[in-house]
Amino acid sequence: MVLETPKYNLDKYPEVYDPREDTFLFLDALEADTMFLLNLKPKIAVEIGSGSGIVITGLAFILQKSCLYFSTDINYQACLATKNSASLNNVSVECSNMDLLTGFNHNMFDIILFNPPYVVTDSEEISGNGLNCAWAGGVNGREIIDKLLCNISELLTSKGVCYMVLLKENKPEEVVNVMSRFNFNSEIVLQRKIPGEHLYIYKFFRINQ
Ligand SMILES: C[S@@+](CC[C@H](N)C(=O)[O-])C[C@H]1O[C@@H](n2cnc3c(N)ncnc32)[C@H](O)[C@@H]1O
Repeated sequence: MVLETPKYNLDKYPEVYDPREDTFLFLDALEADTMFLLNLKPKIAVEIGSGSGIVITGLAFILQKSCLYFSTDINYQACLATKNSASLNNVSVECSNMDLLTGFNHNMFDIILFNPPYVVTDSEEISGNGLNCAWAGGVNGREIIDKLLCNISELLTSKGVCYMVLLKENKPEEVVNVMSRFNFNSEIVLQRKIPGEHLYIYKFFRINQ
């Protein structure tokens, strides 16, 4: 299927991450993986750090009403922007203002999407809950990513998969190793070089699935 870019409007949400190459690569990866996503028959999907909300909305374009859609963001304005995008595109997304997925039950999600703050920065730059949270990733750009990795297995259902944006500087091969310790296989769904960044969309799925 051809995945249309969902409508969005951030005029009222100046502190929210404006979709850019990483966001559009993520949408392209979901489009490329449409058959896999449909065959998975997911019941509950979530996007962590939904920002404008166009990625979870794009997933809803693919899976339609067969699935429930949640999102979280540490930035309250992003939660409002996500609700607004969902409404502009006539889809339903429940958005919660929280850190990662800390408020959710175990083994709940068939799909987790995450375009994390991945830029290599000093650890001190990860502070507050405004626009800097959208990009500041601390050491190796991995501080927020690493907080999630050890919980992915507990959050996903037995058939669950996680899609994640990673940058070359994030040392994706180390992330792949960590996930293999939790019995996950990894696949690069798409990658793209843009000026100054080599971006990947990784998919993590359980080895026995
Ligand atoms: C790179 S932006 C991606 C935004 C959007 N998903 C996209 O693809 O355009 C990262 C998003 O993660 C959010 N974020 C950062 N740290 C977070 C955390 N600990 N928990 C939840 N959301 C977080 C930011 O506020 C921001 O909206």
